[in-house]
Formats: sequence, C-alpha cells, structure tokens
Amino acid sequence: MSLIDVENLRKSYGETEVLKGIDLAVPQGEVLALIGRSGSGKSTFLRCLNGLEQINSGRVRILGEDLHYSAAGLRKMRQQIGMIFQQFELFPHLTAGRNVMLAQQVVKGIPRDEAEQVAREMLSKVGLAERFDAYPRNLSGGQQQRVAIARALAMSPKALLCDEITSALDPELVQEVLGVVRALATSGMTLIMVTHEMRFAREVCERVAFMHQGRIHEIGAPDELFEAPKTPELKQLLGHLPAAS
Ligand SMILES: Nc1ncnc2c1ncn2[C@@H]1O[C@H](COP(=O)(O)OP(=O)(O)OP(=O)(O)O)[C@@H](O)[C@H]1O
Repeated sequence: MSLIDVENLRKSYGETEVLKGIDLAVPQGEVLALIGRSGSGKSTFLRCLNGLEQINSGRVRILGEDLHYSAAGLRKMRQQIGMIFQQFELFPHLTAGRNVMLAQQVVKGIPRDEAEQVAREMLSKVGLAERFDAYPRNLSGGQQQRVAIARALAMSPKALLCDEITSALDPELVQEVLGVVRALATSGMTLIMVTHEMRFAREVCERVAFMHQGRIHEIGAPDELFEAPKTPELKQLLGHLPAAS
C-alpha cells in the first residue's frame, strides 16, 4: 500500500481549475521532487495533501484512509503528514524550543516535560541543540528553517511536505537546510518537495514530477527527466529549449 495515494484530484478557486486531475502514488520512504513553473499548481497540490485546501473531486488517501476534513480527521492526518513552508512560520514570541514543543502539546496532548525532551532531541537532530532558548529574531534564516523542520519532526510524521523551503534563504544558508533534508532522506523519511534546486532534486530524489498547468506532465527518475525530457515544456524549463516567444 502506498503511503499517499492521489486519484484524479481536482481543485478550483472559483471558476479557475488549478489542479486538473492528478494521479500519484507515493510509497513509504520515497523522496519525490515536484518541479514546474510558477503557477503550475505545485503549492496547491501540497496543500491539498495535508488538508490545508479542500479538494473539489477525486481522492486523497493516507495509508489507505480517505482524508477527512473534520477537525478530528485533520488532526489525525497532521500527525502523519508534516509540512514545512518557505517562510518558516515560527511563532516570533516563542523560543525555538517552545516552538517545537507547542504542536506536540496542543495537537497530541503530550505533557510538557515529554514535549521538552522531544524538542531537545529534534533540535539536536537539526544541529541546534544549543539554541533551545533562542528567539526566532536571533536566529539566521537557515536556523529558523531548521527549527521549523525540528517542529515538524517532533510530531513523528510518516511524511514531510516541503514547499520551497530554501527559497527565502540567502544563498549561503541554503546548503545547511538541504543538508538536514538530505540526512532525513537517507534515514528513510518520505519526502515530497517542491523545489527549484534542480541539482539537489537530481542527487537526492528518487523521482521527479514535472507539473505543468495543473497536471503532472512528466514523472520519472531524475536522470530520465533531466537528461532526456520528453515534452517541450520540460525541455524549456530545464533550458534545453529557448522560451517560446
Ligand atoms: N487561495 C487562492 N485563491 C485563488 N487562486 C489561487 C489561490 N492559491 C493559488 N491560486 C492560483 O492557483 C494557481 C497555482 O498556484 P500555486 O501557488 O499552486 O502554483 P505554484 O506552482 O506553487 O507556483 P509558485 O512556484 O509561484 O508558488 C495560480 O494561478 C494561483 O494564482
């Protein structure tokens, strides 16, 4: 059974259909990159996978169970599927440690002591053991993003969805975050990553899906897609073809 199973997913905003029938099965442990031009629907797709957006038709199943949009359904799903965003989304008035503790306490009802222990463990995993008491404003962007990763990991998710998690970072900070993601990939975490880091996608991901106009236009092993793109749209994105005028 796949960890995440998507069948004919459609999503519209008003009259505009943004996702036009997506099928995708992600087995446990897979590292999948989603690439595509701005506006092709990558973020919307990720948001549909963890219930931040409600789909119009089709199915999203997590470990064989349909995603339910009730409060209880969403709570259950969020313990299985974590998400990390471009803008970190940390609470500025809470320390790194408290940021990592909070969701465990609120969503999982874990007692404070235990949540703190997990938070320390997870911060240490992302190389920030010493920054438990630091506030986000005193951390670099790369450190803040690593806190966000620790916060997601503290929920013991079965998969992590990463939405352009290095796009807001200064170039010199990108690698420290990608290094953490690489270690997670090696440890067997299921990852779906929207990314513009083509080199990283190529080195770390097992499959790459190219989204174009709300559909998965091509999908396959990175070598296949990057070396021998089949469609003109992907060739263009990869710079194999000049942009159409
Ligand atoms: N909440 C919303 N309401 C209306 N339209 C939306 C909403 N969110 C996204 N869209 C539209 O849906 C389309 C797909 O957007 P989406 O953000 O999923 O694309 P993307 O491939 O992730 O692009 P980017 O790389 O720029 O984030 C765009 O045309 C966008 O304007």
